[in-house]
Amino acid sequence: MTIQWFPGHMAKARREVTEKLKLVDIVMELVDARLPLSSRNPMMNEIVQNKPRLVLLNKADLADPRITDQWINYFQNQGLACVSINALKGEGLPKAANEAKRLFEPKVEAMKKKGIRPRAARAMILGIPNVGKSSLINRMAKKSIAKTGDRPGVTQAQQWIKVGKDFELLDTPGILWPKFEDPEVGLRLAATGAIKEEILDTEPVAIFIVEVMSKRYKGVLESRFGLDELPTDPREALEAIGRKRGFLRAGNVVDMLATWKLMIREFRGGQFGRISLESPSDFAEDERAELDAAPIVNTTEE
Ligand SMILES: Nc1nc2c(ncn2[C@@H]2O[C@H](COP(=O)(O)OP(=O)(O)OP(=O)(O)O)[C@@H](O)[C@H]2O)c(=O)[nH]1
Repeated sequence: MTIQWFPGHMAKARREVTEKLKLVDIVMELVDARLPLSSRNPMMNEIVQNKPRLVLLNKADLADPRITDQWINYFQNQGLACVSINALKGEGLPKAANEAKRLFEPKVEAMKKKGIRPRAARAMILGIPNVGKSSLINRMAKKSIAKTGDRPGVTQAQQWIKVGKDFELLDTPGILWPKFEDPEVGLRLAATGAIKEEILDTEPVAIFIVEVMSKRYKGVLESRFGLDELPTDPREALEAIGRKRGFLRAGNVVDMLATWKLMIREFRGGQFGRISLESPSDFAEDERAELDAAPIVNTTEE
């Protein structure tokens, strides 16, 4: 699903998230492991505030494991709990549940002190479109013995998925917008399919993929497409790839549109291996700060 975000949508999304936040103890912030800062909502810190938060680097199966480890360190150094997961296969989920439990520990202690029997920790998933929120909820729901809302006599607007005996997950995620005003972020999101390339153009997305591959994953495109040497100019590289694949039109001209689409399709399909589009060292300190917590903008207008 690709949402075109306008100020009214953003204000509504923020309101809905703020309402859900009141119901939970823990926020599970879902980001894409291949681009953790670009796939983050720019106002996440401000919206979530002091609520205990667990950053989940999803789609870790598609990301470069070496760089994913760097991201885990990066978030942990910020004092945030962070686990890499694969929501489709459930990898990393026991660890994520343990971390969530750990974050809830102070509240359990407080309840005990007051003589109250500790209840299960309540969590919600929060993230931009397409990061895998539904996949994660479905995966957790499959594992759960019962949806708590299914109990006879239980009528409530929010449904909770019981995961284990001391963890409950809100069955609808919070959806927030990405940091789409930054063209570089837009390209990264488009490359992964988080925003449709019709919104951007196909050509810059394909060029961006070639640039990333040439910079960080040298040799992968050469061996994938059987090229002796990839031209350094990305446009020429794409032309060479199209020619090699036989995407030719009348007059021996390379069909560039078909080539751009091929590049995007193969990248998204994981044909180039496990690729990360950004690493902590790609960002200057101030840029990181901006992506982590952007200044407040007025989202109250409809
Ligand atoms: N390889 C891989 N694909 C995943 C993973 N998690 C989700 N996906 C895929 O990512 C795409 C988006 O997943 P969804 O669960 O629909 O994402 P969402 O965040 O709920 O998306 P919206 O409904 O748009 O907000 C789907 O094609 C999933 O199959 C993962 O861990 N690994």
